[in-house]
Amino acid sequence: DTNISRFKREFMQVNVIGVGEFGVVFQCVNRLDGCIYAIKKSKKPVAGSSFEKRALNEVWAHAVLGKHDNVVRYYSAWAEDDHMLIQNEFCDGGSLHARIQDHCLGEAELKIVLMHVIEGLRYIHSNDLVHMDLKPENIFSTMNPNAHKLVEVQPQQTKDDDGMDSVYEELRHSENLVTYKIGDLGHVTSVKEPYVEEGDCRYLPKEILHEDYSNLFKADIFSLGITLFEAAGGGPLPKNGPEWHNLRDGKVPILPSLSRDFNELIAQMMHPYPDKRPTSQSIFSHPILSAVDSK
Ligand SMILES: Cn1cc(CCO)c2c3c(c(-c4ccccc4Cl)cc21)C(=O)NC3=O
Repeated sequence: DTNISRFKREFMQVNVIGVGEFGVVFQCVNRLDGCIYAIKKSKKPVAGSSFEKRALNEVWAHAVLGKHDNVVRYYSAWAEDDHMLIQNEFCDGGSLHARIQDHCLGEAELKIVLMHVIEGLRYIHSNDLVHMDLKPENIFSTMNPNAHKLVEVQPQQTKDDDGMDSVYEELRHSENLVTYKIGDLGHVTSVKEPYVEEGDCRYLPKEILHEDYSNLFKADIFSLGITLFEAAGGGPLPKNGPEWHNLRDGKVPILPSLSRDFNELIAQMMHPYPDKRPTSQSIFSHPILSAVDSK
């Protein structure tokens, strides 16, 4: 009986995990495969409106961005009784926003956030797409079930050319306790023909507010930088006014809880000039991440 909604037919609602002007997000169990999913149900956008474009953008982005460990996975989307629904991977660890509510993150945890999110961002950027709404609410976490397993390959003793013993890096395949994933692709757009629907002004660089879309990759880098700044205790972030401008004119307060190197990296990511900000690739190979302990 196709009159019964597909949502009710195929899923059992377990929980409401989010409510906003965008709609409602449910934690659901699929009756057929028994797996848990996050399903966002929102009012069907008016045909031809910017909301429809944004809703389609989200689904197109997910379709292009397939499967990546650090991007929330998409399964299906459909329309029914004047609503549209999108079925995504359920991340059971909550959002980064929820995680930093009662305490800010230490350097070790921030390095894992940076390592995972920059890996997901590198993947999005490698498809000539930009996220355009990176912020703690849109970074989700998943607790890994077999986090305790640690496969350790004994360091190889080898003689390199000057005869000195050199020990290869220990190849540790330890599972991280938590995996961070980029979610909410509602603002994703192509760098080729950008259609920028502005995200949250607390996380946007100045050039985007001035509608300068000449370097959108670097706008994502700014948003990630100010997200780390907030997660490390630099918040709450201003929405406007002198404080908003100071953070975008290079006046970024030092975060006492972080090393000098990490403070410098965040300041670089938040640099007033987009070209001075590092690329997702250069951050990925930044020394600060090479020493990160993956346990
Ligand atoms: C508010 N909220 C809370 C959660 C659980 C976090 O542990 C959540 C999720 C998603 C989304 C979501 C965001 C944007 C579009 C579609 C969805 Cl399902 C929203 C979520 C999503 O795609 N996957 C989620 O786990």
